[in-house]
This record gives sequence, structure tokens and C-alpha cells, in this order.
Amino acid sequence: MLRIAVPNKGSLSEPASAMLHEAGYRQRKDRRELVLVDVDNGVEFFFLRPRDIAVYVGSGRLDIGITGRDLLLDSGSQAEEIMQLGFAGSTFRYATRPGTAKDVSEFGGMTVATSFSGLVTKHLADNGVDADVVHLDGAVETAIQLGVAEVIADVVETGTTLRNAGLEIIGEPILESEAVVIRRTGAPTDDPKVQQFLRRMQGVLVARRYVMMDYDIRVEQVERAVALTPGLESPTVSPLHHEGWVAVRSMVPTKDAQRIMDELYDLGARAILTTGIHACRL
Ligand SMILES: Nc1ncnc2c1ncn2[C@@H]1O[C@H](COP(=O)(O)OP(=O)(O)OP(=O)(O)O)[C@@H](O)[C@H]1O
Ligand SMILES: O=P(O)(O)OC[C@H]1O[C@H](OP(=O)(O)OP(=O)(O)O)[C@H](O)[C@@H]1O
Ligand SMILES: [Mg+2]
Repeated sequence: MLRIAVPNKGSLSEPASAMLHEAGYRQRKDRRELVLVDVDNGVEFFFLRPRDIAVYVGSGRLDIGITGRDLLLDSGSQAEEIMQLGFAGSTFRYATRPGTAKDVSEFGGMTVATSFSGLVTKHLADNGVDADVVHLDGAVETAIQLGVAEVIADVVETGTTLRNAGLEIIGEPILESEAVVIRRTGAPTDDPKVQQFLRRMQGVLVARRYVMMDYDIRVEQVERAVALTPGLESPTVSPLHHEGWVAVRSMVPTKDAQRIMDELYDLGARAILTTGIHACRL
């Protein structure tokens, strides 16, 4: 059985389970369930703290896991990213009270509070900055107000939490993070069970990002039309009973679908339809 670590709480938990469910796997109904065996799909899910997932996978006890890139790098585990999942997107950044420092190079002698001390210690060292790092479990924004640190390093999504704490972002992002699939560093890449899992997850991403578009168009315009809807490989073009017309079927990115429909209409296409994709294997 393939053994997979899934976040049991926090920002990663619900979207990860939703994606696994869309990929056809059983998911827990009760948040207190710790292990779930999906016999039909040959998979065993372990619901673990997001922060611990890289440790389990890095130790080789579990085959793969879903976690955040920031948590993976912070852990220092022998695990590597093998797929990006497109949710829990955030940046990891320094922040201070206005006027404290303009750049990481000015943090020397200061104290930096963070829940990601592995990541921050490495980043400061890489930049040749001699600052103290104090590890806190969460709500690190408050550390400055309470005098524990002059600088914090934390996850920033909208920036609202920082603004509410009267803090400003300093310098470039330390990293850009999102949910990722990880495995033990150097594990064999050709394990068929892992490959099948990745294809299923890829199928969910494609189903979420693309719609199927169908339209009818005059033969003379078909080259210009398919330039707008090239599809992933090549569009299907079929003859219509009505002579001089063809039907075209192609996948298009959901975010571009309305614009493409307008442009196809202007080219003379008619009966332009989009339909959702529920699942796919590329
Ligand atoms: N506001 C957010 N937007 C996007 N991603 C986030 C946000 N907060 C945390 N994350 C991501 O979630 C992961 C952290 O997981 P964790 O469950 O520890 O944090 P959390 O969602 O803040 O939960 P907790 O309630 O335990 O603090 C990291 O990969 C982080 O980048
Ligand atoms: O930029 P924003 O959109 O405001 O989001 C970022 C905030 O979200 C997370 O906090 P969370 O609410 O999980 O609290 P925590 O600090 O206890 O983890 C993160 O730690 C930041 O504080
Ligand atoms: Mg949090």
C-alpha cells in the first residue's frame, strides 16, 4: 500500500483533503480520525501535523506527503518536492515596525521572531547577517509589540495581519510557498503507485484549470480559430453535415474561456459551448 501523509489541520488541511477526494480517494469524515485505509485504491492516509509531514516522509516511514514548501525547507528533512498543488499560496517575509530597517543586511544585532527558525537561520547566514533567532509557535506579529523581537519573519498572504499589527514588509520575499507533494530525497522515481498518485493529482489540477470548448466554424476560418484554441496537444476537427462547416473541440484555460469565446464569435464561430471537466489523465 502507498502510505501518504495529509495535513490534519490549518490552512493546508481542507484543500488537501478536497483535492484527494476529487482524485477519487476516500477521505475521513471525522476530523479526529488519524489513519484511513482506502482499500479500493491501495492507499493508506495518515493525518498528521503539517509541520511533521516532512519529518515522516524524510525518514522514509511514509512514501509521500502533502505539505507547504516553507514547512519542507524549514524542517531540513531529507525530503524533496515532486509536484506543486496550486493552493495555500503565500510568501515568507521579514517585517518590522516602520523605520527599523530597510533591508535584511541591517538586521545585525537584532532579534528575529519566527515559527520557521530553520528557514530564517539559514537565510540570515546566507546573507552574512549575525542576528538572534527566537522560535515562537504562532501569532509572531505580537512579538514586536511585546518587546521580544525587533523583526519577525512569517507567512504573508494578503498582508492584512501585518498591517493590523502596524508592521511593514522588509526586503524581497525569503521564498514563495504553496502546497506541494514531497517524497524522500532520491527515492526511486519509477514507483508505479507513486506515478499513479501523481497522475491522479495532475488530473485534478487540469480538470480545475481547463474547460472543454466546442464550436462550429466555416472551413475557411478553421486555421485562425484553432490558433485561438490550440488545446493541449491538438484540437479535434470533425466534418459537419452542413457542407463548408466543421466542428472543433479543444481544451482551453478556464480563465481565458470568455475572451476566447468572444474572439471565436468575431471569427464567425457559432454554437460555442464550454463544459466542465470532471477528471482527466493527460
Ligand atoms: N494565510 C495563509 N494563506 C496561505 N497559506 C497559508 C496561510 N497561513 C498559513 N499558510 C500555509 O500553511 C502552512 C502552514 O500550515 P499550518 O497548519 O502550520 O499553519 P496555519 O494554517 O497557520 O495553521 P495553524 O492554525 O496551526 O497556525 C504553510 O505552508 C503556510 O505557508
Ligand atoms: O497575510 P495574511 O492574509 O494576513 O495571512 C498571513 C497570516 O496567516 C497565518 O496566520 P494564522 O491565522 O494561521 O495564525 P498563526 O499565526 O497562529 O498561525 C500566518 O501565520 C500569518 O499570520
Ligand atoms: Mg498559522
